[in-house]
Amino acid sequence: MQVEAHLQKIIDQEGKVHLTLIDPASQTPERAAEIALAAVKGGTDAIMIGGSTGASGTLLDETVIKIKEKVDVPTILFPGSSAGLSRYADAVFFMSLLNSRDIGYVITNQVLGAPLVYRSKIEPISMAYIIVEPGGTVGWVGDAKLIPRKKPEIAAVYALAGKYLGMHYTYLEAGSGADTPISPEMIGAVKQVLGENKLIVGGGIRDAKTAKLCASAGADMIVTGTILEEVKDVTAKVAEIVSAIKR
Ligand SMILES: CC(C)=CCC/C(C)=C/CC/C(C)=C/CC/C(C)=C/COP(=O)(O)OP(=O)(O)O
Ligand SMILES: O=P(O)(O)OC[C@@H](O)CO
Ligand SMILES: [Mg+2]
Repeated sequence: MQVEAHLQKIIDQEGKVHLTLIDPASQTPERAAEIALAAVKGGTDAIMIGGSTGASGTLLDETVIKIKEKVDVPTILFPGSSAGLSRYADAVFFMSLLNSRDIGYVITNQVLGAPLVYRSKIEPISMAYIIVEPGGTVGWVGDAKLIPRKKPEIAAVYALAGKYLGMHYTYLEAGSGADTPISPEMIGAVKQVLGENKLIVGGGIRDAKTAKLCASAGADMIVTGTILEEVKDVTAKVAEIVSAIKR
């Protein structure tokens, strides 16, 4: 499956993409697959699999395998390190954390992970990963020099540098479970310099209204993770968000 082409087609036809993030460390592989199936029933377009801590090894492999047994949408790895790769997934966000102070997150993990991607059928999707305040666990783990929430122009120049380096996607991250998601002003400023390059926004998006604000401001793809671990009716929550962002 050509995942990047598939997502582009959805953007062409439906305007926006919804991504469901599942953290293998948060539940059993069986439960992860149930959440994925419920999210697909609600209209999610792909399942992202990853976490900043503990998403590796057999637990990661089993989670990917169980999800693939239940759903037909693409599975995309969202690795916290080279250990966040699994040969069973369809694709990987092959990302560099551009605003990290730690060279490990800028290039070393990618070097260590590249051979596995080369030997497997995992499709790498190049991505600039940029962490904004408050940043959460991933901001701390990734040793990010957090972009101030109220400085859209700084996010924009990082995004531009990523685009000039050849990265197809840009991910503006506020941190998992953030109490304040990325602002519409920052999303707009980043999308303006990106042009046709794709913008993913995530962190603290919990409802249709916020998702719509982010999508209208210029996000091409909206990620939801934490809220789907919390609600009883995953299908209803995803459907609410999906219907708010798609045309
Ligand atoms: C491309 C390869 C092989 C590696 C990339 C390595 C990089 C750049 C990592 C960036 C820093 C990092 C730790 C990212 C983790 C991404 C992630 C899965 C975040 C969110 O996961 P959640 O599980 O929602 O959040 P918590 O882990 O905070 O619960
Ligand atoms: O868990 P939430 O807050 O939805 O954030 C999703 C994602 O942006 C985290 O990497
Ligand atoms: Mg987590």
